[in-house]
Amino acid sequence: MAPSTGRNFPAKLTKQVVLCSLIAAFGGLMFGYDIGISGGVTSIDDFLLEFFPSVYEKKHRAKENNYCKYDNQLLQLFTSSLYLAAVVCSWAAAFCCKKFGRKRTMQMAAAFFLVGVVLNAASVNLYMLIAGRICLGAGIGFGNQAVPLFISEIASAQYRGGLNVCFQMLITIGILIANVVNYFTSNIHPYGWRISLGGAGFPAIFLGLGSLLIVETPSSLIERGKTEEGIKALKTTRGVEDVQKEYEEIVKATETANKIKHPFRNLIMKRSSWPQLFCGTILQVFQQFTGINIIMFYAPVLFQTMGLGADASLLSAVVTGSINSVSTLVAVFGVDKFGRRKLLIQAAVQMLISQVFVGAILKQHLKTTNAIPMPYAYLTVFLICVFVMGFAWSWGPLGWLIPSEIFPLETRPAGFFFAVSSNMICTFIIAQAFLTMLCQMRSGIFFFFAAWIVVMGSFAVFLLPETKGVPIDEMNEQVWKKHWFWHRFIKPEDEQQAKC
Ligand SMILES: OC[C@H]1O[C@](O)(CO)[C@@H](O)[C@@H]1O
Repeated sequence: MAPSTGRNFPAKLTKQVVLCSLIAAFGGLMFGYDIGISGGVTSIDDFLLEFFPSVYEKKHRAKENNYCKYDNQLLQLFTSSLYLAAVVCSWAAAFCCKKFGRKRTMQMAAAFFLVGVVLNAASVNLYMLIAGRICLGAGIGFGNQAVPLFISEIASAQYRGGLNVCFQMLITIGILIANVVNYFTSNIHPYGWRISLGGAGFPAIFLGLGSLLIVETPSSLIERGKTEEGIKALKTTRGVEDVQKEYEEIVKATETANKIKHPFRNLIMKRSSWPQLFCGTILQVFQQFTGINIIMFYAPVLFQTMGLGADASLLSAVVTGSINSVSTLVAVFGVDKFGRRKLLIQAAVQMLISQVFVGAILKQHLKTTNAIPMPYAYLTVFLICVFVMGFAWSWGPLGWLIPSEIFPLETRPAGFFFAVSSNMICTFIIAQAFLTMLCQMRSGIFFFFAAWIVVMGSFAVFLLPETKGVPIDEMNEQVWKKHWFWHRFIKPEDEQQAKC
C-alpha cells in the first residue's frame, strides 16, 4: 500500500528512485572530496614548498604567532577561486537545467570537474593550479545546481527529505575520504599532494558514467514537452499506475512555467516569489555562517594553531569528518519524520553552546605563540565534534533540501540558483577571509559565528514554514498561503500581474 499524507499523491519508494538519487548524489561526493582536500593539502609541507614557499617559511619560523602563520592571500585564493567559478557557473547551470534537463546538466558537471582534476594533479605552477581550481568550480557549480533539484523532483513528497539528504551525506563522505587520503599522502614525499588532488577524479567518473543510467525527472520531461516520456517516468518513479492527479498538477505548473520568459526577472519582480526567494537564499547564507567551513577547510590548520602536532591535526580532522558523516544519517532518517524546523532549532542551540565554549577556552589559553594545554586542546576537539554533529543533521542538509523544494516549477532552477550561489559566495568569503580573521580576531572568531547562530535560530523559530510531506508542486497552496507572515505576499493579483 502506497503511503499517503494529506493531499499527497500515491507513491511507493521504488528501487529506481533510490538508485537514481544515490547516483546523482555522487555530485555531492565530488564537492565534499574537494572541500576536504583543499584543507589538507594547504597544510602539507611539500605542497607549500612547491607553490607557496613564503607560507612554508613563515610556518616554520619559530617565533611566528600561531594565529597568523597561515595568513596568506594567495593561499586563500587557492581554496576560494573554486567558489567564484562555481557561482558564475551555477547561473549558467540554471539555464541548462531548464533547457537540457537535470540529467544532462549533471553530465556537464562531471566533465568540467574531470578537466579540473587533471590540471590540478599535473600542476607545475600556480597558474595551472588556479586554472584547475576554476574548472573544478565549474563542475561543482553545475553539480550543486542540478543534483538537489533532480533528487527533489524524482522523489515523491513522502521520501523527498531523506533522499535529498543523501546529497549532503555524500558531501560529508567526500570530506572524510579526502581527510583520510590526506593523512596518508602527507607522508609520501614529495608528490603525495598530487595523489590527493588526483583522487577527485573517481567521484567525477562515477557521476559521469552513473548519470548515463538514470532517468530524467518527470517535471523536467513534461516541462520540455516530452509528455509521453514524462508520464512513463512518473509511473516508474512513483511505482504506481495511477499518476493522473500528479500529472495534472505538473502540467498546470508547466503551463505557468511556459508563460514565463524571464524566470530570473520574474522571481525578483514578483512579490509572491519573495518569501521563497528570501527563505531559500538566507538558509544557504546561514548554513555557511554557522562557521562550519572554518572547521572543514582549516581543521588541520586550526588544530595546529592550538598546538597539536601535524599528524595529530590531520587525524583530528578525520575524527570530525567521521562525526560529520555519521550524524548526517540522523537527517536522512529524521527529516521526514521530525520535520525540518525541529532539526534546525535543536541544532542551533547545540551549535551555539559549543561555539561559545570553544571561544572561551581559546580566549583563556591561547594568548600568544604558545600551544594550549593538552587536556584543553582535546576538550576543544570534543566541542568541535559536538558542533559538527549538530550541523550535520540540520543546517548542512536542510540548506540544500529546503531551497530545492519550495520554489514553484516556473522559477525552480532560477530560484535554486540564488540559493546555490549564495552558498558559494559565502563559502568563498569565509574561505578567503578565515585565516585573516583568525589572525585578527583570534578566539573572537568563535563568538562572531555564535552571534550568527542566534540570528539563524530565531529565523527558524519565527519565519521558516514547515515543508515536510508537502508535494513539491503544492507548496504555494499548502505552505506559503497559510503561513502567518508570508501569506501576505502571496496575493492572487500578484500572480496575475507579473507574467514577465
Ligand atoms: O559538511 C560540511 C560541508 O557541507 C557544506 O556546508 C555544504 O553543504 C559545505 O560548505 C561544508 O564544507
